[in-house]
Amino acid sequence: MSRNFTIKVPATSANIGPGFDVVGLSLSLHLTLTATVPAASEQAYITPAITYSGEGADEVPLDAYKNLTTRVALYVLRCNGIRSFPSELKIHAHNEIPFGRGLGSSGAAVIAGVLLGNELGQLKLPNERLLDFALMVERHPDNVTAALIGGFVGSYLRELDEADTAAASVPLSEVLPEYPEDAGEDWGLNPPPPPSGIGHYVRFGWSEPIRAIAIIPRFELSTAKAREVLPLQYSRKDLVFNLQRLAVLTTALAQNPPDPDLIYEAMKDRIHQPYRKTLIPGLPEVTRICLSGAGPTILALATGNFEGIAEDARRIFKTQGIEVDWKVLTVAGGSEVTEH
Ligand SMILES: Nc1ncnc2c1ncn2[C@@H]1O[C@H](COP(=O)(O)OP(=O)(O)OP(=O)(O)O)[C@@H](O)[C@H]1O
Ligand SMILES: N[C@@H](CCO)C(=O)O
Repeated sequence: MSRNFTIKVPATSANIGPGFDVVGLSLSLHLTLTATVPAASEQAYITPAITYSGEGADEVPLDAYKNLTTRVALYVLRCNGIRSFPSELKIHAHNEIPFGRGLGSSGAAVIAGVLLGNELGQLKLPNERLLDFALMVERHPDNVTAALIGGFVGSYLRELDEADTAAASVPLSEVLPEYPEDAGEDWGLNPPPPPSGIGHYVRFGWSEPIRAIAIIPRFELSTAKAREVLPLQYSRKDLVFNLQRLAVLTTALAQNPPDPDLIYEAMKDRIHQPYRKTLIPGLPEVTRICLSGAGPTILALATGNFEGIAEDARRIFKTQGIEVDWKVLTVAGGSEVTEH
């Protein structure tokens, strides 16, 4: 008998001001995979057929050895002794998360891949282990952890011993190799497995009336590029500035009713936003609100006047010649896998 299942993974906004590489918030836009695994057959192996709709449809590779989600799934399978996808696997992906805008599209694709590998191999891995696989691909924990667990989540990378540090630091090109055109089933069979327990996390409370207004410029900014502009060292003053605010923010965002003045001050940042300003025209004028992930999307947390806030930001961006779209998002639950 064939198996059918759906994997639904939320968008995420990382950092939320001062929590650079530490906090993430899952949001109500989703990447949804629908998979069909035919019953085993004696026929020759047939590679997966991928179809795709929604955001990124014109650029995402549909070859299972090139697509980020299926490459991650193959990594999970191979680390667990399963050499290939099931023959004649069919996957449809529908994506609502815009690429390269700071809404965790790559984190969602990676978590979808980890969950796909877990389902295809019927591995029943616990969340902690799923996260290990995701962290071998996306090495800051904020987006992937919030995408998997859901809600407002804080995470850190555990201090590993020497051997595990080396295992967790292998180049991404070994974890997810570039499969050559003629890659057969036997190519790249033994990828480096993740050490156990790379990341730890905790879910904070979230004040129900707070919504996230995502103001999304119509241009992409890759996370890699937005990380290149950051310094390697910070002053004690700037670190303390962020630590003080982050400590307050994680509780302030759970209080009911929320205190807007406290939250406004606690969302200020000196670790990443000041350095990324030059990459996002219009941002200096709108930093009353925070950068979502690596940008260029900005996020305003509010309990009302959503349209007024978004239209103000739109006007500011327009003076810089930047068109934006905006959405009022709620905090989403974590990733879900449903068998049909
Ligand atoms: N559903 C998907 N399927 C395949 N590849 C994807 C998918 N979503 C994202 N990607 C890949 O991830 C890239 C975007 O990743 P990037 O880390 O630059 O931005 P982001 O994840 O959208 O933003 P941020 O990390 O700041 O929240 C895309 O250009 C694409 O290569
Ligand atoms: N913490 C990450 C999130 C983006 O993936 C950054 O700001 O670069």
